[in-house]
Amino acid sequence: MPRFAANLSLMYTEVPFLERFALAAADGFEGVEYLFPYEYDPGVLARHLEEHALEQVLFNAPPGDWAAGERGLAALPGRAEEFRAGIRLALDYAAVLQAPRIHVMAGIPQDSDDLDHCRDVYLDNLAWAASEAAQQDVDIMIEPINQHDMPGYFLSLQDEALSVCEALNLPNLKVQFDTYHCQMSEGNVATRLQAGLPRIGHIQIAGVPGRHEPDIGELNYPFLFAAMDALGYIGWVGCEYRPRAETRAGLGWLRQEEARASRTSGSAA
Ligand SMILES: O=C(O)C(=O)[C@@H](O)CO
Ligand SMILES: [Mg+2]
Repeated sequence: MPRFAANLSLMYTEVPFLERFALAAADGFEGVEYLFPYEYDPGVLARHLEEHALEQVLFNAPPGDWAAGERGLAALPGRAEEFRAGIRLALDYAAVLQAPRIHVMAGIPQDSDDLDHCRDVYLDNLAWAASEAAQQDVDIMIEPINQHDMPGYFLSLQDEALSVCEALNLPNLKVQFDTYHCQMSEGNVATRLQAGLPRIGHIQIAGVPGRHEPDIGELNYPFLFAAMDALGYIGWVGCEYRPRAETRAGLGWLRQEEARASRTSGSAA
């Protein structure tokens, strides 16, 4: 069975952010991820992780001016200095939180931007970020995000993410494969997982449509979890979904997955 991490930006929103660590641990999660830690002192976050025996699995680098609609800087011309300052800050947090990976968002280029130039900027910035991150054993993640939810986002297809990783060929630059975005953009999720796996460093899940629990909907998660096992994926799976109601009440899918995994390991014994 994959190791599941609770995404504390989307789950447990029935309580304030710092209280979500305790609820996630009580529900059996051993890891957490969230979008942005920067409004909190990293020491406070580290204490919450320690108190609840949780691993910090992933968080995002600063995305630019989120409130103004920015969604990352990595592919945006003329923003390299701000990009680098953001990566340095994220790495400072990663050191305190002992986080092994950081998601670096590409951004939404302006209509006037030349997309070939944006790709060059993206490759330069990612190469710089990966080299800085390598010094503290951190992986840099890039994630294709669907155009319905984030119109104009620079990176939306799995093959594009793989081609960026292949072009740079750096051991700590990896793909964050979000099955929700993949299904929304292009489908063929299991095949794309298999094709991407050597370069996939993190997986995220949600039901489609609606981005709720991975239970009902277009994606057959019991099949996909078994496929992850069969493909030898040993990384984390982030639960990046918005619960339909109370978070705990929607965890039936996880209990079913635990039962599937224990049946499988029982039959293998
Ligand atoms: O939206 C997603 O999916 C993510 O993983 C975030 O990190 C970016 O918004
Ligand atoms: Mg995601």
